[in-house]
Amino acid sequence: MTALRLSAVTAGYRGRPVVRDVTVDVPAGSWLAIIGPNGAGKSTLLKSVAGLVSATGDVLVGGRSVAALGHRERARLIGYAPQTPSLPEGLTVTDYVLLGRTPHLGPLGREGHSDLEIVSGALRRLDLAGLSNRPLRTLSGGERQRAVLARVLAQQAGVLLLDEPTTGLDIGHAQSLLELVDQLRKADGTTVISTLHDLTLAAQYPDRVLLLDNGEVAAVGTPAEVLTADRLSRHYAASVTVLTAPDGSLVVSPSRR
Ligand SMILES: Nc1ncnc2c1ncn2[C@@H]1O[C@H](COP(=O)(O)OP(=O)(O)OP(=O)(O)O)[C@@H](O)[C@H]1O
Repeated sequence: MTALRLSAVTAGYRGRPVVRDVTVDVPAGSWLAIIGPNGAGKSTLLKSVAGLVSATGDVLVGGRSVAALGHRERARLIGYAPQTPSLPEGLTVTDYVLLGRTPHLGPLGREGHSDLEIVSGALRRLDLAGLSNRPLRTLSGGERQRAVLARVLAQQAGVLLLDEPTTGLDIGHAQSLLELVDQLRKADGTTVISTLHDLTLAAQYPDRVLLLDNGEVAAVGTPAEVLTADRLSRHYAASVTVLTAPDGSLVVSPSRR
């Protein structure tokens, strides 16, 4: 079980900060969703946790500073699925998902039986078993997105960073994916940070939501605390209503102006 702590994280590009002074704790086994309007800095914040953009402040994974971890060790602790990954198009789905095992392989870099089992488990869980021998370039957008998530699952890291994981997925595959992530955190104590544009999904799956606006934390708390019609209307310049479904879950619905 690995907890995350972000302490005064400021991150950006070429000396220009686009995320400023973010402090938040993500307990082991919990799920934090980062929401906010386009350009608010959600992906940049996720990349700073993955150690992929220069940042000041500190990101602690299991009490250790990410900045001090080597590449391989970091990859064993943190799995990161980018929003628009560049894929090695010629690889088959299986060979691509096997890349997720790289940080676990021995000095000869050869995968063993258990690595192949983990990969076929990840393919099954993402409904990709029937596509395992297909080259990535022949997949649809949603299938490619699922292949990226299968690679991250095969990595078996204690922390999952998922940038817009449901982009391009139909409603059924989006639900299956989010249920799967939820199972992982409940069964294995995986800690999850995801960005999400779909505010109804953000209301229903994560246990906490962080609203980022213009690079700064505008609110953080449970979905019910953060996702109020007033706050969303203000920060997204949108007109929304927050409804309660018959099962008690929240639904964020746009309303015509
Ligand atoms: N590589 C880069 N170099 C320079 N500026 C960048 C780079 N990547 C992102 N930015 C800028 O940083 C700001 C935050 O971008 P980021 O992608 O983190 O926002 P976001 O909240 O994830 O947006 P979206 O919802 O549109 O995906 C934007 O103004 C963007 O133009």
